Amino acid sequence: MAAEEDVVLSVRNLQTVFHTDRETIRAVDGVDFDVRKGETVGIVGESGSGKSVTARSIMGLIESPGEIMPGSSIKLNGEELTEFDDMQYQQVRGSGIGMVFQDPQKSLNPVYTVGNQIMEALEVNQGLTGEEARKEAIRLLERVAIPDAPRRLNEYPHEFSGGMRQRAVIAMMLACDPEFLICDEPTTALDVTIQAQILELLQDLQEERGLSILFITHDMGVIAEIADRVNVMYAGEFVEKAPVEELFANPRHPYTEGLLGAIPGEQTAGEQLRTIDGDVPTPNEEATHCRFAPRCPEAFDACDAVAPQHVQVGENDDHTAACLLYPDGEPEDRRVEHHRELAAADGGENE
Ligand SMILES: Nc1ncnc2c1ncn2[C@@H]1O[C@H](COP(=O)(O)OP(=O)(O)OP(=O)(O)O)[C@@H](O)[C@H]1O
Ligand code: NI
Repeated sequence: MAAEEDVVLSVRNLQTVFHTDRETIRAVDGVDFDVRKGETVGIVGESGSGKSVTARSIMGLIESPGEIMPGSSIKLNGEELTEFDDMQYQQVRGSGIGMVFQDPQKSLNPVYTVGNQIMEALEVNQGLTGEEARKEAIRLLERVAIPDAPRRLNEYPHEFSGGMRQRAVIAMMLACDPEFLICDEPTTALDVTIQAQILELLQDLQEERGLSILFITHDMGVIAEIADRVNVMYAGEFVEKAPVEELFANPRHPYTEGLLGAIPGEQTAGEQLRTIDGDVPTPNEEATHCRFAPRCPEAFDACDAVAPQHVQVGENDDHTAACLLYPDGEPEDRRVEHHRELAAADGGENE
């Protein structure tokens, strides 16, 4: 076990809902995880599972009709972010947490040159101006491997290719010198070669700067490349958590097995890419059952009646799954009872 002081981000019982006229969407429904200094923690799951809402919750970007529910905790270096006001949060986003999204256009302003935007960030965060800022901006563009940096500094975002734009966003992020980075599908829109280069760049920067990274993707192949530990997300909940090698060698939740079956390249030639039938449901009620049961090849009656809790499924307690098939080796009625008891204890705690 890592010492507690290694933990940079600690999320407990995070619940983020969206109130609509018809229902309350429980987009993130009680997730727990830590990110330690210098490590990359992944969140993986299909579209609509709640990954981006988790990221936006941490960054303080949930707006009405969205709400982070009381009882949720997000601590950055021990400070409770859910209690921060707008000003404090702006500071966190300016220098504490860096963000890289799927669409670099969202982070870049089309009417200013790339150089202007990086120099602005350098002025705000490091007090650099004039020639000093220009030199540092060039150094950062070179660091993210943008060729011909002095010239490209004077170009506008639309003059950059998709991959180069994402590199520019990373350079801008570096200008803010954060210790924590949230990447939400940063390479999804890029072709495979560029994707690999960006992942490598992020890993190099992580090593150089001791960055902690929360990495979000729907792609198990990307997770295998970049993550140290993985949380598998489904319909607002984490269904399996494990160190990355362990997850791939010994997946235990049927949903994880389904996702792994869907990795391109894992099939023998001619075999169709296997996917899980059906879609992620929109969670709009408290989980009193397994939300994956309707799509699960191994579901049995109790799965519709008992909310599965995380139980240890590997050699160590860092590998857990929320599934009524476990704990291993117990008869079905004992397993179901075990989850029922855990759910009752957990419910009592949250009241
Ligand atoms: N502003 C909003 N208002 C209402 N519902 C929302 C809002 N933002 C997100 N949701 C809902 O929250 C759920 C989770 O969405 P989220 O964007 O986190 O999924 P995701 O896992 O990031 O998916 P993707 O892989 O497509 O990015 C979805 O059901 C979505 O419709
Ligand atoms: Ni998303």
